[in-house]
Amino acid sequence: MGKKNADWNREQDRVNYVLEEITEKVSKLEAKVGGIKGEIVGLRKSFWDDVTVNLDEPDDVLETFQSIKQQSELLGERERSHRQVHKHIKTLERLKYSPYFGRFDFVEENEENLEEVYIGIASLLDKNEEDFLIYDWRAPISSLYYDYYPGEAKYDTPFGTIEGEMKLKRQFIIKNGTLKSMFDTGVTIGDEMLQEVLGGNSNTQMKSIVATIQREQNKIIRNESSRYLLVQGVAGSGKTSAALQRVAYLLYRYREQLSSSNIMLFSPNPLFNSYVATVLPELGEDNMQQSTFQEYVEYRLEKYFDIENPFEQMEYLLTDMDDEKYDTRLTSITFKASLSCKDLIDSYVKELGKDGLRFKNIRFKGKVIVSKEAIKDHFYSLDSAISIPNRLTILTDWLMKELIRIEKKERKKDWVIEEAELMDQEEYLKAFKELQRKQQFTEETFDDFEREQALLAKEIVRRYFKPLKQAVKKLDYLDIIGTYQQMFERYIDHDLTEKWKQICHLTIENIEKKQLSYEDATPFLYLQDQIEGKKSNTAIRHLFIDEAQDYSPFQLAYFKQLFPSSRMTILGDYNQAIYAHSMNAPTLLSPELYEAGKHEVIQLTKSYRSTQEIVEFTKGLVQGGDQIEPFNRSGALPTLTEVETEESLKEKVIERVEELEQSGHKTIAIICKTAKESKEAFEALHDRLEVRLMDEETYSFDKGVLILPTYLAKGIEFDAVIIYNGSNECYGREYERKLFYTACTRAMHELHIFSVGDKSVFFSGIPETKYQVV
Ligand SMILES: Nc1ncnc2c1ncn2[C@@H]1O[C@H](COP(=O)(O)OP(=O)(O)OP(=O)(O)O)[C@@H](O)[C@H]1O
Repeated sequence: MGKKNADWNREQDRVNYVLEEITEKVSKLEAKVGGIKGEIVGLRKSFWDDVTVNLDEPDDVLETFQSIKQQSELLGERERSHRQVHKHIKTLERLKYSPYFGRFDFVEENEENLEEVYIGIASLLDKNEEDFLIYDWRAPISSLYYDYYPGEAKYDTPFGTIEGEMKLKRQFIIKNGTLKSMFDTGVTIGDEMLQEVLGGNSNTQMKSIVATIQREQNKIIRNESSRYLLVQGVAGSGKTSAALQRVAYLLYRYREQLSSSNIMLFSPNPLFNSYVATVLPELGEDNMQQSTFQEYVEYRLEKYFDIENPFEQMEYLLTDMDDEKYDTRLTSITFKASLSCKDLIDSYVKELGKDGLRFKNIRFKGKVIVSKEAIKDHFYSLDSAISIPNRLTILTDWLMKELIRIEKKERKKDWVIEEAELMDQEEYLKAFKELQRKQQFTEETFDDFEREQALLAKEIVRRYFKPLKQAVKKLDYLDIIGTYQQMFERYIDHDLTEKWKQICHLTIENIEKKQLSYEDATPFLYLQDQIEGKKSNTAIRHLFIDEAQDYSPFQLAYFKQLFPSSRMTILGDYNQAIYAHSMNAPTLLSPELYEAGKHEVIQLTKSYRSTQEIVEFTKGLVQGGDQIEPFNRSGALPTLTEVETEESLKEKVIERVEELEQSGHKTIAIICKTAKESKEAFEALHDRLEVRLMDEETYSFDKGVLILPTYLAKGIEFDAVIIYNGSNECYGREYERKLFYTACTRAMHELHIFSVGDKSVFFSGIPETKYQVV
């Protein structure tokens, strides 16, 4: 805490002055908003007065159309500017609460003039629109604040590099317009502010880190040179934080070309989505698009399958070790994540160009009207030099013509006549209106009985054929499921990986049951897209993939196809790779998956989330842990409590939770290995503790005591973490090491591990001085 001296008073005076300026700006803008609002209301009211409506003659229709268009454009333009001014006011109001968080003084090389640069979440000009009272943290000059301590410093601008000397660097905490603390940063120190921020309670929503962005994080945020930016960062090093600040940065830097709809974030689960959803609005920006891979898979394949999600896959791998198909499943998962699987599909698709594509019969009223053989024959009669998707377009045209031909024949059939007779009044009128709409005849001619019957028949059959035609346009006549299954039938005698035969049998068995395992999702989508034509989303210009260690090389190849015009920021930690396919295999974080010269790797080794004691403990759990550097913030040693029975586990956990609550911790997570164990823990505890069980359907969380499996805790943090059962029975297999590490690294201030029976073998890498046995 800085001393209340002359400097302090001067800074508070400046804050007051800036606040006055803001207040004045706000009232000017409010007057403007009022004006625009009045105009909008007026425009809406008089919308139809100023529109000439005349539909008698084609020329009049055109004029009417033009005049409506003109009016609505005017309205739209006013509404847009209303929204903009409104947004501006909101930002100013945020500034009013806390106008800035940093200052530095800078003298440019060969210049006399010293500039005092104040940095906040948005820029503010003075009354005369000449000088910056506040610089946006994303402005080129602001990077000095994050990259340098007092001394020589330089920054890049679109017009070149500017060099100079930083004379002073100061940090502020301003709340509600009042200066709360102020720190001057020397050449080596500068962590007081960070100490203060990190020492606080965790939050159920992620916070922005603009005031304390670290130099290495700033590199990620402002990187503009690479197509693929890979970030390998240890647990709690600020990967997610940096990613979100980077979104805000890009929206500012490219504000003319880029909007929030051009940016997309893939995150590990819906809970995480809501956890990060407030960061950008807090910075005055709109949120990017957010999704999970699973949501995309469901959107595409829900109509075909009962789809397994990644958590169900993991639950199976962690709990069903005795299943006879377990090992087959494990190798299947590994294979289907690899680029070898992609190669297999590529060569299969080549073969399909010549033969083997499967089709479905087109049926009408239970009868086959175009057989799958006929469809297939037609498809393979087309020039094989034409790609499969293009041949399908030609095939679709042919099928549409066939359907029209059959539809015409159908009109004379008995069922149509019967149906026309049975039509009730209401339906009859509807059909009549529909015919009239199409201007096929005028009211007078409808009295002509025969003609009326013929037209009704036409309408009845048209209605029946409509869904058929729609299905054909959507390529529903392709048997994509059969074609996928056939790949495993056709290649069953090849020897593509360990247990290949069994993998083929297992896949065929599942597909026949209309079940899609999580590991089959990417291969299936990929095959479908090679056949039907590549789907691509060119609107997305920046794709962010968080927890990237969970994705496979095959998924990356798929993403590249899906987002062809997108740059990618890929963030993760190989020590938290908890999915089976990533065991001893490359993940999205492996640089060799990217074209040379197009990617850049940034490493983050400092952990900000947890206390030094927790980091010193957790680093012993993983390979290469000695690289992990704790941030200098002290707390209690992690504890280990070994108990004999479930009953005493329950008692000890309750005791600990109560203690934690008393010492003021707001979010306390009891982390279990699986959903199964979480349920058991909940059953054991809920009578005596107010606890909430979280599952994959949980989309947000509140403060309190939470029970959840590790894979849902990914990316999130809590004041205190209790590992419900860190025994060797639970965490004994190598495969479970990273799961254990991920769970322990969720803790900010306290970590307590319980164990029924012997503790996990993973403790063997941790010196006994790093934890306390209780
Ligand atoms: N520069 C910073 N200033 C303030 N807080 C920071 C900074 N960097 C990181 N933090 C804090 O550290 C915690 C961890 O950050 P974040 O969740 O972004 O890390 P991560 O690398 O994505 O973690 P993990 O891989 O373990 O999920 C958060 O509470 C975040 O606010």
